[in-house]
Amino acid sequence: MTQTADFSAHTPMMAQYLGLKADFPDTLLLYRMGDFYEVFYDDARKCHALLDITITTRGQSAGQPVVMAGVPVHSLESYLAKLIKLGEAVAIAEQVGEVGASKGPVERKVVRVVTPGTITDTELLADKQDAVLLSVSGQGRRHGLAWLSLTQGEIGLAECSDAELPGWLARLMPAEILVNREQQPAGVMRARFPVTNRPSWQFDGALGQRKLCEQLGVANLQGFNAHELTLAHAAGSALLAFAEHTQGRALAHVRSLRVQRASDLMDLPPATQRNLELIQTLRGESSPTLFSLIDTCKTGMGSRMLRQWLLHPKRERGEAIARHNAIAALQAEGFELLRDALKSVSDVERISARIALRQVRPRELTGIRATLQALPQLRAATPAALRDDSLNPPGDIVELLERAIAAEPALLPRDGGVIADGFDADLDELRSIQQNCDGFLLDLETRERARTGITNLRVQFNRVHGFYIEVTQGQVDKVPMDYQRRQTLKNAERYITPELKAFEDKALSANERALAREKLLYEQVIDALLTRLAPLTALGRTLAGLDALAALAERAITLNWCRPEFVPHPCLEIEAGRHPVVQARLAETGGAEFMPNDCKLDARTRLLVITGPNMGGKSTFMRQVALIALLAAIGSYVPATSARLGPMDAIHTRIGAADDLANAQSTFMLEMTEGAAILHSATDQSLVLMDEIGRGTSTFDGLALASAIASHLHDKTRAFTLFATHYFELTEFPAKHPLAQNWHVSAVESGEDIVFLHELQAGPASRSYGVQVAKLAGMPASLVRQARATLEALEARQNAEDDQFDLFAAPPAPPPLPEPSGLVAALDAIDPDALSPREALEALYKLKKIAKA
Ligand SMILES: Nc1ncnc2c1ncn2[C@@H]1O[C@H](COP(=O)(O)OP(=O)(O)OP(=O)(O)O)[C@@H](O)[C@H]1O
Repeated sequence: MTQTADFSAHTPMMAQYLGLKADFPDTLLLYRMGDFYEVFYDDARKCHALLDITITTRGQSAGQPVVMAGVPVHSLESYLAKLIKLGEAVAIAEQVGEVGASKGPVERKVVRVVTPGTITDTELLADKQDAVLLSVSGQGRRHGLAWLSLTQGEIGLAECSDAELPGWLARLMPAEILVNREQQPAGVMRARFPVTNRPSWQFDGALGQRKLCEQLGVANLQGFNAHELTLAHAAGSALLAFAEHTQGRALAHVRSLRVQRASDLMDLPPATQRNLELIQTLRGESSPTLFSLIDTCKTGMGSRMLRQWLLHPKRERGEAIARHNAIAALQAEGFELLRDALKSVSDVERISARIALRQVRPRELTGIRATLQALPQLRAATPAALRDDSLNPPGDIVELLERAIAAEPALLPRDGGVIADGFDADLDELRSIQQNCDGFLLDLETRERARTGITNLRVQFNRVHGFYIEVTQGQVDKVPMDYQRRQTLKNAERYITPELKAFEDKALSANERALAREKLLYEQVIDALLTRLAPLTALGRTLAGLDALAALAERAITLNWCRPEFVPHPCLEIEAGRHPVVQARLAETGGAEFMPNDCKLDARTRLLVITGPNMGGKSTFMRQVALIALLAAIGSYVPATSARLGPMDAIHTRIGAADDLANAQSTFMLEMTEGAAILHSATDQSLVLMDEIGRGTSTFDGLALASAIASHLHDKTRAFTLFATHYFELTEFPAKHPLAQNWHVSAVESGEDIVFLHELQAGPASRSYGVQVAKLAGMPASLVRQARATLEALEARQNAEDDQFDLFAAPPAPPPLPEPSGLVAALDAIDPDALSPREALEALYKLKKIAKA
């Protein structure tokens, strides 16, 4: 809340600045002064450090030098981009009053606040990624989530437990998270996302419900199945308040709501997203990843939608099947023409949002216009099954844009030249005054020469003196009565006439009035477009969906993928599956061919123990199974010759061992924490990848833990499990566990070297070839020789000992309970409610006696 502070000791300008700044204590405030945005005091020091801009002092205010720095208006966007990237929030105060309209500084107002989660400027946004603003409310161990991408216009709501929170954060990848200043949820604070504190009162369930209803224009939230999510309403309250606060207006385009329940989605915990390299490689790069491979979309909208699909796979298969059908239709009818048409489509989704926020630029409108004009071709290129009404938006939108907006408008409405000629009679007249200026002056000159007989009379203009008629000194006696002297020069006199004065007034103000008129008309065009927001938003979504589907159709053909089949029983059967990213990389580098492999899991085979040499392809195989399951679930075709999949609720992975130093977790601790999380949450419908679990500790500890984990997954969880290990002892596992099988990746020895075949074969591996791989990696020859000798000695000792103990024996039974003592037996025999006081006393004596015995 604003506190009224006393700035009277300051200069009027600084008092105004400090008054504005008081409302934005944690935000950099850019204060418009003519052609610059200035920052003062601490903000100036901060900008100096962050942006490397010059810092100066200008005069004094309240007895102190005014420290300031500034950026030119025309380069605002690039500075904003830098600040937002650095996680700063920026408030922009514009001059809103008339210059000279009142005493003191021109009135200024904060018109916009830009934060990482609320940016809407196309220049500041990543093309292929939405900036998601997430609000988290918390009560104990449960959290309410509400999120929104301002350029997309749909609110998401969910509720989750503490344990589920990291999964949601990984799925949503918010650009900014709003939390209650007084109740910061630890799970959010641990994650590495920019956090903005908001006052506690804004996280109010009842207020949130009201605000959501108002926003969506509904009486209650029942229609969205969202009426009982009180915690999410509280998050929604803060979300909407913040979004409106930053935009300085209501969000006209936010008209839909989606409740997401973790139980509707296939669970992809953060470790899975990371290990499968869905969006980012393990090194944090954006390529090569599964997303970079499948995203051949022609528009940013399409890429954003595909990314959304990838991170939000549904358990229910209906949507995926519809997408498979769409891909089949696109392949049957051809998608090249459609993709060609999509190439020139502008970002209708973002532009619609910017219309709603009244931030839309003229060239964005021409972009939409061109898209609408090209829609008939695009529609014709779309398979009939995928055409819907949204591809037929009301014709008056394009008609208005054609009439109102110039063919090639200026960048900003304030530059003029945005509204088309012929759209508005007043504007046309103002423009014709400017354009006819030259003609009028020539005409006047001819007339005045004829009237005065002064043949060298000239009508001219300069910036300082305006319009004038110039007569040389020798001719001044011919000047008529109505000429008024304006200026005397050495050789000439300059005059003005009533007619020229009238023209001057008109011409000079025409420019200003034309600009004002254009601004007004532009606002009116936006008003008119606002009434057509729904069809524009729907068009954006349809185009994005078509683009994403066409990309999947193209990938399926180019990469030779097949349509997966869903079945209702437990099943994960893949024939000739490939790891799409590894395969693509091998193809790019001209390396060896990728070796396809099958995978067969069903109700009777739930766990595969996978052994084989390092570099043999175990991790690749496990990951490819998971990627195929995921691709099928998002509605894509898959890299295999056939794939049959039963229900699947999650993909869990425990792969690799990247130390999480930032969170002070050792390799082994991280391994166990992730392992424990999997054992707690996996079900018999989950896919679990366990890669070399237990290797982070001593051999015996590791082996003991690995075998216990495998037993748990096999006996209790019954998840489909791929269990890669270097512990040979674990190849005994299937002998005692009916749902498990041994498989290995093959390799052959050639002399002292090894050749990887990457082929998955039934049965356990015969050995691990670690020493050969070390040799391949370039270890010194003497070292390899020594290692080989040590290995032989160790193997000999192991064989000699040969005391096979049973790794998988059931854990020892807990010791039997001791026989109850006489005292306990006697106590047991007493029923206090059935005793008279006398009997009770007797019983007590008896007990004392037993105790003494
Ligand atoms: N099916 C395959 N066809 C062709 N090349 C493959 C195949 N699988 C794996 N490779 C190649 O082998 C390399 C090593 O594979 P991967 O990392 O899966 O081995 P690994 O058995 O898990 O090794 P480690 O036990 O050391 O983790 C891959 O980077 C890839 O280049």
